[in-house]
Amino acid sequence: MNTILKSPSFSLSNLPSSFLKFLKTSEIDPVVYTIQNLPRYIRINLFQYNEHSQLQICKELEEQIGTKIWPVKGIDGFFGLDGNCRIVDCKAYKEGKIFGIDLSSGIAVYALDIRPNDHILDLCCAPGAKLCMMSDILGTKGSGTITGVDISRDRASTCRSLLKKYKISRARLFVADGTTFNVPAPTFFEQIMQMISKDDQRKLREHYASTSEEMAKTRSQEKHDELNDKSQRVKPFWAPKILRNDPQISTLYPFYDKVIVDAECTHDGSIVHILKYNKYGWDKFEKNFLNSDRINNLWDLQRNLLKNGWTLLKPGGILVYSTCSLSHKQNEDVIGWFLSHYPNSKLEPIPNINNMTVAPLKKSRYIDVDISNAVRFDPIYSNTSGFFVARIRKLPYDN
Ligand SMILES: C[S@@+](CC[C@H](N)C(=O)[O-])C[C@H]1O[C@@H](n2cnc3c(N)ncnc32)[C@H](O)[C@@H]1O
Repeated sequence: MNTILKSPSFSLSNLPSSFLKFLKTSEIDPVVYTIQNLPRYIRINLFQYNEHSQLQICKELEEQIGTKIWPVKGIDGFFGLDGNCRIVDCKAYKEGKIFGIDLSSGIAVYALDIRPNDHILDLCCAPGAKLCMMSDILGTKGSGTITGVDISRDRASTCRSLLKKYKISRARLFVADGTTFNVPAPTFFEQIMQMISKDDQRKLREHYASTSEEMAKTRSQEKHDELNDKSQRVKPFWAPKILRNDPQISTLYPFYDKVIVDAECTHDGSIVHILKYNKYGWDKFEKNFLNSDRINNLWDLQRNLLKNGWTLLKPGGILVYSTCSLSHKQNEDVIGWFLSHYPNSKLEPIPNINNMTVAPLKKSRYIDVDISNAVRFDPIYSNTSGFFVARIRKLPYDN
């Protein structure tokens, strides 16, 4: 079976003027939409399949799609294939052995440096490709869990189907606004406190009392007792048995070890997705993504998602911010703003990119802030979708 599709004919003049205007103000070169032969990527679940089985899966897949697939150097579990191939009809896809995910998204997940005991919060989780990959890396040998949050019930339903398909047993889903979500990680603050010195415990308490007033207000000791009352718990949209009855005990500080904010954005970097509107009609794209209310609110939304993710992150933990936009306002400016407002934040290098060429960063409005550790991917430089990733470490307390 050969599943190579014909791509619809496309030229830059097909793009609507509102989109070209958006590209111009965002300093995005429209040429990215004309790149030919951009590969697509898949990931094989490494936790479930050893090296031998992976090779077997690749061989079967090659036979079905009728074209070569190749391992991506230095990025475990990733394979590239012809960008026009359809994988949904393939046996390995139907059986849940592989899933489609762009390499750039994979880099964002690897930037979380997931360990078996991590409690991970994914504040914009649907449809769930990154969540699937996180679950695969987390495995089931430690005590780690994933908490996925999405504001859209429809998209959360798609995510739930993925969790079922890929038999993910350590993740729970909430339909909620990620800017205000405050369900604690399924773990206890006391455990973290035991790991640090008395002096650090005091500093930490002081730090949180001053920087997370809102949190302290809503998560007081009285609230702790209140939340132990089952009726006060936030009901997950979906959770496996082991997580469904988590008591959501509100220790004063409900930390997660890792947080990913794969923020809602204008999606302009998802080249394949954008080009589909050539077929669906650009008016739909303008309505869905380019109306001015939506764009103006996006910047606030992205900052507020970051703020809340930061509040819920454990000191010493890692927050990854990513978007599939190429617009500097949604990327460099957001990170510049964040680093200039949170003195206990430190931008760290993105791991696993030594074998890749990345696109140059754009200038941030916050010129005094060094954002050089953030990374941009685009079809021209990195042979991937357009994507932005920043990895921020939360220093134990304000210095
Ligand atoms: C870029 S997509 C996330 C993709 C996802 N991380 C993945 O890997 O499949 C952004 C998601 O953010 C969700 N979203 C938008 N506003 C939100 C909010 N205030 N709180 C939580 N999720 C939100 C959207 O419904 C959408 O599913």
